[in-house]
Amino acid sequence: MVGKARVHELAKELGTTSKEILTKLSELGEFVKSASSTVEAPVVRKLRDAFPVAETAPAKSAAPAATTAAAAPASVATQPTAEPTKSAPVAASDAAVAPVAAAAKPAAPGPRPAAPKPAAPAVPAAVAAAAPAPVTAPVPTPAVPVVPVSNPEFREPVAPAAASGDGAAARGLGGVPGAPRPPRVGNNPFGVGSGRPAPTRPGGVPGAPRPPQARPGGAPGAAPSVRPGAPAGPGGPRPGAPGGRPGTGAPRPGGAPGAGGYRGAPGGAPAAGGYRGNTGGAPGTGAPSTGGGGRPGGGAGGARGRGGAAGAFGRQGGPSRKGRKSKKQRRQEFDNMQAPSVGGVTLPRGNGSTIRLVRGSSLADFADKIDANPASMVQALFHLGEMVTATQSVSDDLLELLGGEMGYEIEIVSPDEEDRELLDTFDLAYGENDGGEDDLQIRPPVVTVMGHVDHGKTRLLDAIRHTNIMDKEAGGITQHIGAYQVATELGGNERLITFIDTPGHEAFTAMRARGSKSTDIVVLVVAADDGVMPQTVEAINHAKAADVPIVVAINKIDKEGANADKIRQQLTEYGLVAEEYGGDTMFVEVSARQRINIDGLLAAVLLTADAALDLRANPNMPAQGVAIEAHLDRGRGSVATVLVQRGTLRVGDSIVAGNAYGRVRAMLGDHGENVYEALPSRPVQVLGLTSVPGAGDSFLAVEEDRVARQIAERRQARARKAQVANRRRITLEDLGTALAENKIENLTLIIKGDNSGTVEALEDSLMKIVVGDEVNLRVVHRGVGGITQDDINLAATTSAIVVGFNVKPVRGVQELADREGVDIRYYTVIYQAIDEIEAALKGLLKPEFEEVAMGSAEIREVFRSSKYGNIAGSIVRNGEIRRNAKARLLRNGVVINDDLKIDSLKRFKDDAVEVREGFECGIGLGTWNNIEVEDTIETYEIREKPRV
Ligand SMILES: Nc1nc2c(ncn2[C@@H]2O[C@H](COP(=O)(O)OP(=O)(O)OP(=O)(O)O)[C@@H](O)[C@H]2O)c(=O)[nH]1
Repeated sequence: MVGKARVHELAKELGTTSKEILTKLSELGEFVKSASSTVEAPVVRKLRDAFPVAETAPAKSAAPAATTAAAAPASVATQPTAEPTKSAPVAASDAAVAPVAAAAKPAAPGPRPAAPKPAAPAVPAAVAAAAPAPVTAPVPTPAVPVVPVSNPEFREPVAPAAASGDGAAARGLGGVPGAPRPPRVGNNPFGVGSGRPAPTRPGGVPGAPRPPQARPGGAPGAAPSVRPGAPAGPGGPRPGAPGGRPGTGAPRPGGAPGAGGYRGAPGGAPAAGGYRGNTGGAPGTGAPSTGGGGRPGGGAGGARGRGGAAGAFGRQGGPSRKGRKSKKQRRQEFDNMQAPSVGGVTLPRGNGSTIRLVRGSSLADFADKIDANPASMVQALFHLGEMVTATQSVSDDLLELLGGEMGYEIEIVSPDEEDRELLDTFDLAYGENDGGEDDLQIRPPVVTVMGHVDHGKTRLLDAIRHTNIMDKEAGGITQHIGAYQVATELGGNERLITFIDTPGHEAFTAMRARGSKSTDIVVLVVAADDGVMPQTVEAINHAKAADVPIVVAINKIDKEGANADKIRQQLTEYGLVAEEYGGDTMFVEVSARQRINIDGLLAAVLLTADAALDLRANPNMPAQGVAIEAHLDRGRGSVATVLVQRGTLRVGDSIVAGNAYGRVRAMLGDHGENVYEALPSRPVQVLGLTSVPGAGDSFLAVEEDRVARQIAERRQARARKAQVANRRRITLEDLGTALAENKIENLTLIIKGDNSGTVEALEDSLMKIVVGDEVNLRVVHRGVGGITQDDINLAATTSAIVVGFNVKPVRGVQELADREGVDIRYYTVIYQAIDEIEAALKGLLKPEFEEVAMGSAEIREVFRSSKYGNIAGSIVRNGEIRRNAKARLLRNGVVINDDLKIDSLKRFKDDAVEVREGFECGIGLGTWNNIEVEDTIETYEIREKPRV
């Protein structure tokens, strides 16, 4: 039996009642609750030692004796076997007959007593009784005794064992009236993992003549037979003590053979002379011992019934095989031990292997890759403080955190890579020229104009194009990105240059960074009368990061105070050394307003391009490029300005640009003219896309509409995932405290604008607003076009404010917004939007409070009243004392109580609302009576502090 002994079992074993056992335990200082409570092995031992019933043991020791007899019949004779004979019948009726029989067998003259006997496995009492009787005949009777009598249930467990066949088999071995079962692997007593051999073998009868199997030790060893064996076993609880001791030298030797140790363990082990079946173990051989332990043949002891065998086979003579685990189970257990565990959840082991996950992957995606259970990963992440569902997109950080815990190297696939992989599935590649060197043709340089605010970028582009677009700008700031191509002459050849106009305000930084990527040359505009400014430096950094050469346009040289040399000097600090100074950067002095030296600037651009760049592209391939700007036009639908970088874009081509796709319905040039073919470096407006692409999105022409649609759809799905994944979240740890302190206040926004660049810029600027940690700003949706019913519905469900930039609600939507209580804010200037939202955010902040002193009074006399408590006869020293005001009491400058209230205020006998400085009054502080003369009562007010 595996497990701990229960009190009632011990009671039975020791032939007493549970109550007595409990009493004894309590005397022994062991607290055991009830009869069904389990008792630890050491306590069992103590109990056995302490309990008088243990005395029955000697009777059982007959078993060992008998056992020994098997090997040394002579000794048998000397044993007091007769003594317990009377109990034989009783024992016979016990299911544990096996052992009994076994015990008997040895003595029996016949060599193979039990084996053939088909005694009923189920062991009905009668049968059992009958069985042993004949077999045992002479000697053995003794062993049986003791326990069974008072423990009828005790045998019960055996029945199943026997019935199970295991027992039967064993019984066969042991020589018990064996089980009729045909042998099978599982029943092979030597086999690994067949269950419950124990009860059976007990019989282990000593002399059991089963030569081959009758592993000597095995015989006596009834031990394993947990319960059944115990009683039946020759040993009984403390059986072989006498005989065994000498033999094994073990403290409770007999126990060993005793097989009988109630639980097999205690007694058995030592006797075994080797717990693990060192059967023959030296001590064991102490044959002389007449006790079971002394089993010469070595068995010394098979501490347990199978002890000997176990030893012989190098296997632990442990408990019943039922508990044995298969190799697979053990391997699994081992693996599990090695596996990382987070919060008790066992996860697969990564061993440093790399897992590629797309940004915004869910735990289910991750689990899928490593063949794990998503639920475990959810649980693990929960223990790491994050609550996410299996299918929810998870941020990069969390994926890496969890991966790290599991020993995986997580590689988040960047959007670029991901897109490359996506296109690859359609056998497409973006960014590569088809064909070889011969297919490449020179293309115009693409130039981006950058610079600090008001240094003249727009004016310069205007000068270059001879047009004036400034007047149309709301708020005077460039808000739209346009691209234009101009022609100029250099060395007698007409050359084209493409200009992209990027805005100068910081809010457009992100877009400017993208601008750099699609740009060959940057024209850095620096006002000669101003010098290098923060955004000048930023522009330099962007250009450098994109490895784009810079041409410096020193503008406004017409202005008084213009100092071009100062600019040259300043810029050397940033690595831009003018050619005149021995560097390789071309500086051109211009006046955008007066259109001075514009040609010089264009020439410098071409010269720089020729000197530093290889500007060639293959025009004979499907077009590829980048979307520079896009907006929704009421009449024309989606209008995207794209820059063709490779190939030729034609009307009728199927294109996909970011998440948008469609067929090119028409193309317009920078003068509004129709274009039918756009070669590399040509910017054109494209009509026909189903939706509005984002600024900076790449586009490519594909063979079929279907492909374009599929790519767009997959990008849309990916964008949605990434958006969800990167949504600002609060961690579990923060959540508890933040909620408890009511600190969480979200400002949720939906941004709609007239073009994607503006929407992006606005969102970027808003996300940069710092109002403190208490406020969380979240943009749940952004898009191009009028405010729709869907936007309002989303706003209503997320309690969002809708920001409309240069857009209005479509028909009927304002009414819906009013009905739903959704606030729509309209803006036409970006600053206004930022300022107002910043203010709104500040309004959302929790008010801060401060204490304002109201007045103080000194106690001059204390009037004691049984009805009102102590009244402080005071004089107001400064300010005023008001009834119901918050108050504190100070004694010698030390605050005695900070949480008082002016409960009653009297001026002479009249109630007063307030008493001013210099006047006397009677003050009652409610139930607070600890007041003394010369104490000070201060009153104060808590007021909301205005934010600055
Ligand atoms: N005197 C003089 N003024 C100029 C020159 N170039 C631009 N300006 C003036 O400088 C101011 C700003 O010019 P913009 O072209 O709007 O400057 P910007 O860099 O595009 O400004 P943002 O669009 O706000 O980034 C305007 O009033 C222009 O008239 C110039 O060469 N000489």
